[in-house]
Amino acid sequence: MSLPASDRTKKADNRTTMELGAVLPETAEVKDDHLFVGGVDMVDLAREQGTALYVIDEADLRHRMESYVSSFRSRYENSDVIYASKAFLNKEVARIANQEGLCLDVSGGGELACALAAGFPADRVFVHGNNKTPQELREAISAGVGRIVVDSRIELGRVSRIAGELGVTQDIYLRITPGVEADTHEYIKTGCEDSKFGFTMLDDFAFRCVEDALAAPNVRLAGLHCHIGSQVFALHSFREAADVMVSFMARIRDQYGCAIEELDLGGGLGIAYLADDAPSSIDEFAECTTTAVKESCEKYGLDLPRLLVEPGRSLVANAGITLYTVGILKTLPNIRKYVAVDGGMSDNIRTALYHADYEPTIANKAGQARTEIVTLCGKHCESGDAVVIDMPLQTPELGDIVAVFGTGAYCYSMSSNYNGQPRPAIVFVRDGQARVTTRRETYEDLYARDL
Ligand SMILES: Cc1ncc(COP(=O)(O)O)c(C=O)c1O
Ligand SMILES: N[C@@H](CCCC[NH3+])C(=O)O
Repeated sequence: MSLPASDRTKKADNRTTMELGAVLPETAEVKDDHLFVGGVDMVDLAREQGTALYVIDEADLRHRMESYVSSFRSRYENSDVIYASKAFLNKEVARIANQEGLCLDVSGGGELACALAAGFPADRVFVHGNNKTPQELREAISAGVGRIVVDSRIELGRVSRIAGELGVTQDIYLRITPGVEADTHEYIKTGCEDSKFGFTMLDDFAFRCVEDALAAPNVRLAGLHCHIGSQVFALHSFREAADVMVSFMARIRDQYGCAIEELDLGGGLGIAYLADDAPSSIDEFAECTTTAVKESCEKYGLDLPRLLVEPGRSLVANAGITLYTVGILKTLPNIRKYVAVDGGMSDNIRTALYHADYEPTIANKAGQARTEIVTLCGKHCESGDAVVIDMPLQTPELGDIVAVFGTGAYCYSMSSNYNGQPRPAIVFVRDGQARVTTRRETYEDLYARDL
């Protein structure tokens, strides 16, 4: 695979780093032409820690967490925010989510183990996945997780059996496919009918499975869940999903005489990857979803359920940046200029997977306008290995430190050791201090499991 042909219509812009707006972490500033985040000089940090390096602006992350909780609670008292740890998980972020009063969504045994090792209370953990293994279910139920989000009829049977063997009653949700089309990349739509996730509403399948869940021993049907997709800009899709779910709850009440007490509307709020992106704010998302749930409950005569949302990207993506060092420059006349950095698809697979776009800057020239269009390619042996395709940058030179914004979500969590690349360290910065929260992998780590 090679990259899409260079977009010759793209123009370098006169924007300096600080004019990139919402893609920047909250504490970004430029002093003496250097990029600072959390009061720390990114050029010094790159020299001390080496590159590639993931950096998280802790104040930014904490503010988004606080803002999610307060935006929901101020409008809807009985609500909770669940951090979708698939976006980015290490022990430190689990500790911070706990301190900020969030619940945690884990997608399997590995994320659960990390959360528990960080001291995250099991009863505030929600377990997701379309094929949790019996072993993972056993681990989760034994740990005392708050809710298991059951994704299929087969899994309902498994949870019921394992909970029985362990002598407990497990609270569950059923994940429903609401049939709502979200306006996002094909690969990250999950609410439409043709999806591997959840119980389809087609042929009343989901409705009939509710009866099974109510009758199943050792489980309590605590609520319903849906998740329409990720990086969604159009809020009306969330409103539609909320209405579908509340009307489904009303049907359950009418048919089975039982009140579904909790409604989890998933995550999916989009973020700015480009300076010109204009996603909805956390506050607008909260206003839209809480109003939709209240109006639908009123329409169908239902008491307000406990309301949950499960954001990942919109909590952490813009708090994170990745630092790289420029190692090679190649100009192909009339084709493109390649700037090769010391990472690539191993630390950010999103560009290869979704042709994702990012805004880069040179951290040691951050006050200057970005006057060239370049492609930041990685160091891996794939032609499609790029971090940024055809984007404005200051004139690059060997040894420059490039910062790519908006990489806090789905980069570290989807990273690999392709070509024997050790994973970068993760550094949290705050108030002028940098602390390594995950150390860089070593070569020994790469073969430590080999026998
Ligand atoms: C079940 C579930 N919940 C929450 C999320 C988090 O989504 P996002 O990071 O878009 O907020 C995802 C990922 O799309 C998901 O699959
Ligand atoms: N990994 C995807 C999103 C999938 C979200 C998880 N269901 C991304 O990077 O955008």
